[in-house]
Amino acid sequence: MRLIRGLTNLKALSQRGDSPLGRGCVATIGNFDGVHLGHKTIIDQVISKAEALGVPSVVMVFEPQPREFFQGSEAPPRLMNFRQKFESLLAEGVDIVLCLRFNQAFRSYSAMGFVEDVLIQGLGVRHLVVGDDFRFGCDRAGDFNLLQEVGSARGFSVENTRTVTVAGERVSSTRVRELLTVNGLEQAEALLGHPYRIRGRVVYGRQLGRQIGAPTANILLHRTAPLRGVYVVSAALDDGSRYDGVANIGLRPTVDGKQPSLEVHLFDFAGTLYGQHLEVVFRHGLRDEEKFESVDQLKDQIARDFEDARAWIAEHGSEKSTD
Ligand SMILES: Cc1cc2nc3c(=O)[nH]c(=O)nc-3n(C[C@H](O)[C@H](O)[C@H](O)COP(=O)(O)O)c2cc1C
Ligand SMILES: Nc1ncnc2c1ncn2[C@@H]1O[C@H](COP(=O)(O)OP(=O)(O)O)[C@@H](O)[C@H]1O
Repeated sequence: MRLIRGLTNLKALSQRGDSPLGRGCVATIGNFDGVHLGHKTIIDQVISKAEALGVPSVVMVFEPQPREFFQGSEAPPRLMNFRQKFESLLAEGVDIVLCLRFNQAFRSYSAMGFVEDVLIQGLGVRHLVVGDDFRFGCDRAGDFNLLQEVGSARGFSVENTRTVTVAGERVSSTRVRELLTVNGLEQAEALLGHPYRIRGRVVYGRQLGRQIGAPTANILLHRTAPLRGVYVVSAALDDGSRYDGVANIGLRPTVDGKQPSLEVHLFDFAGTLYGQHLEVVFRHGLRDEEKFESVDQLKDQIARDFEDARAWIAEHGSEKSTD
């Protein structure tokens, strides 16, 4: 079992004799948007303690993320959707991801109710890793000290997360988002510990791309993305093969796009991609998205983008692996 979705399923699981959580677990709680270097350090803390205790490691996340619940469309753009987050957490070695729905009922949970129902009864937590500024429960009444007090009475320990800095800067999802917004792809990469990438499913577009000499796989974005513009990318298909390419991410003002979209043209590829999950790795920014007077002008610019991208790849090499 890699994913537990919702409190009901967690409770049902805890009643089962063969539950993977039968001997408890080591857990952490957070948004983990981006799975950056700070997150990776926390995950390593959780995994090493879990191995020492011989129990599974668990990362608890919320959907929507609490800020999205409170701020709706005003919330900052996400670095990744849930599926990509789940896959990234597993790739870091986490045993189980617990995803709880953050809704009206959940936000009203008292701090003690959350500890009792979720942490103790649901997860049987043996050790918990959270930041010392972690707040939870109705009106954010629960904090690190409360967890430690309850923990010592009820038999679990609580450990503070380590602060990770890169070049003197605290690594955070907010900082990564800011950097991506201002085209600081390389700095964002340093904080993430890997290149920025978006995974998503290829959907049907307006079939205009192939008419202008640039078929583009359209990847569904559920919310706005933290970056805009035209980029040199590499993209991995479901079968693991990887292609160089160019991507446009934004609103496509020339063709009156209203929905944010990510469109990728793969070099030296011919085939169908609809329905596949593409992982797009952003390697280098070429230019901002523009509104052109005509589709012909856009077409000419896209041809120049292709040349620029090929020239950049010739200089820097093809990306054969994402790590
Ligand atoms: C390399 C590249 C650069 C692009 N640049 C822009 C741009 O600056 N402005 C814009 O409105 N659309 C831009 N587009 C998006 C095109 O408008 C879009 O790909 C085209 O309308 C095809 O849409 P379809 O996939 O729905 O058929 C770009 C697309 C590519 C592949
Ligand atoms: N080199 C390529 N790069 C991207 N997609 C390609 C390529 N060759 C073929 N395709 C296919 O064509 C589709 C894109 O063509 P396009 O005319 O832009 O249609 P749509 O508007 O539906 O995206 C992709 O989803 C993919 O299935």
